[in-house]
Amino acid sequence: MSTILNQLAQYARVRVAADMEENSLDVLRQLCTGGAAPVREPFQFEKTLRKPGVSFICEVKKASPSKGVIAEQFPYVQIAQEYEQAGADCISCLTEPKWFLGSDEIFQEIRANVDTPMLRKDFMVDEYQIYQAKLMGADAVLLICAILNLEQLKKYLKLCDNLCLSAMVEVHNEQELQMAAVVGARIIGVNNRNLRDFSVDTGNSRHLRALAPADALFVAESGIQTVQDVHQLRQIGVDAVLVGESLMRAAHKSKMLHKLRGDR
Ligand SMILES: O=C(O)c1ccccc1NCC(=O)[C@H](O)[C@H](O)COP(=O)(O)O
Repeated sequence: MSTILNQLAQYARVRVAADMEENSLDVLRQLCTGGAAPVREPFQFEKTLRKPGVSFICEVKKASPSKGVIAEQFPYVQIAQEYEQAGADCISCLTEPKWFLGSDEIFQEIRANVDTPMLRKDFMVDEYQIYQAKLMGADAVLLICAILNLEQLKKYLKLCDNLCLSAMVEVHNEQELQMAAVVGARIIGVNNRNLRDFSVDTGNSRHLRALAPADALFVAESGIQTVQDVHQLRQIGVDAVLVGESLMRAAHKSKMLHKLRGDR
């Protein structure tokens, strides 16, 4: 596992421990079963990605480990609303606070202002975070193979199913793709970013597309900057692309989204 993922996972454990001091896992479970979570259509994220054509998951993020601060100005609700109005299929929102400068509050404020299916993008290392995501009104969570073992991955996928949350299982290489296939992941995200040196290569999606289970949804993540990138990914049959930086840096996000989609 890369050093940065180690650090992100380690800090996520610290965050979970601190959050547990306020609310135990049992409390969160009870809140979920007691109907405290915002009402959302079950598995809406997955259903949305199943529609024909390439879907766009548009990301709201202020910063990242590889790029530092990406958006000095960060009117996150306005950004999410602009994505929604421009026809984003889903929204990804970082909640990791230290490197991405995200937060649960940012996620919840956005949730209260858009209806588009939302992915809680964080470094999930404990089931506690999945209950948190449900209570925040998430439609989906990210499960990163590189920071989970097979038993955890299976357990978290089952929990997501019980909570009617979609799970996007992120892989970087053939070995992790195999892990995702073994657990029967219904959404597989291939990250094009090499987390050792932060280089991005959409060739990683192209390579792994052919090896992925045909019935799983296939999402290409990271480094998507041009309509040509999207076109190439469309040609190899990806179901969705997850786009962060190129939208976050665009002054006119709706124009950029239309451009990436190749709209006239
Ligand atoms: O982006 C990073 O620097 C990074 C480092 C370590 C773990 C994850 C990281 N990024 C998370 C993502 O997966 C991206 O935010 C997402 O795929 C969008 O990528 P991009 O369009 O290149 O901003």
